[in-house]
Amino acid sequence: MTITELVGEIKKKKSFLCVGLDVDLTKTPSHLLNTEDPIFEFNKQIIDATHHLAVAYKPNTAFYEAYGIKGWQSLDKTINYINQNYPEIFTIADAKRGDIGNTSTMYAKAFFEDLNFDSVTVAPYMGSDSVEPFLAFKDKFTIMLALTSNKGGLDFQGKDLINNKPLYKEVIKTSLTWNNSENLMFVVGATKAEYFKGIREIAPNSFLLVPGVGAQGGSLEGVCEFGLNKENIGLLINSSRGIIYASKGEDFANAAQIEAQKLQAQMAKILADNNIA
Ligand SMILES: O=C(O)c1cc(=O)[nH]c(=O)n1[C@@H]1O[C@H](COP(=O)(O)O)[C@@H](O)[C@H]1O
Repeated sequence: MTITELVGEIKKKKSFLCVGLDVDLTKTPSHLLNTEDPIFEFNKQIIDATHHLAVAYKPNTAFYEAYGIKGWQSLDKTINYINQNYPEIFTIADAKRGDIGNTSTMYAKAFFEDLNFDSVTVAPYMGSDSVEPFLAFKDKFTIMLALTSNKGGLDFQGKDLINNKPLYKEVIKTSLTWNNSENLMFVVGATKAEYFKGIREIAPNSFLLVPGVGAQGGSLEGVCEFGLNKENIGLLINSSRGIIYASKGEDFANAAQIEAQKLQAQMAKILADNNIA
């Protein structure tokens, strides 16, 4: 997928919502547990109920890896289901990878070629040659952790280490000089809304994946105040538990749709208020 296609989809749906597919079998409705593949069955129903309200899906691979080979098969079936039925949707493998160059290339092949995701999350800690192998893939995106939503996100990322600037700013600024940096996006937590102004000063046009609304308490309006880019929107706002576990009963997919609809309606208003869509 290209950025132009992603922006077109956002404007068409008046939504920059990403639904996080973080399936936990201990929270899955009991009537699904007897099906052949409860994780896939759960995802399929969530996707069918929300695809018109969301522009992206983000399975976090931890929730699949935890179930071994069966979990990986559920992930494979989920991405294939999205790609076959809703190819207009942007897909994110939330795997937070990154290693020495030849290893990163194999990670990139796993997520971009074998599974055919549009993007993957990576950690910047090992530097340019650990991220550039991901960036080399055309029309695929590498979403690098910048300022994360968790409390400990400031332990290192917020420290003034280089030129009296916090580490996360240096990470963003430097990475934008790397080869194929047009394929970079950044993760910035919704719980850190007050930081978006400074981030937009150094990355005005980059897409930001913003997890942390819903269960972690981040504010959509707070993020959009400075995070929204008037030309390309530049935001994908993720909610996982707040949508997929809105109900743990047989009505789970309908309840997820209602929660997704609430966020989409807020997004449509924000876009209209900014004369964007
Ligand atoms: O990379 C991520 O997606 C991520 C980065 C971050 O800073 N904070 C964060 O919560 N996430 C992920 O976003 C999702 C948030 O889930 P909920 O809190 O249930 O909406 C989880 O899959 C997290 O692993």
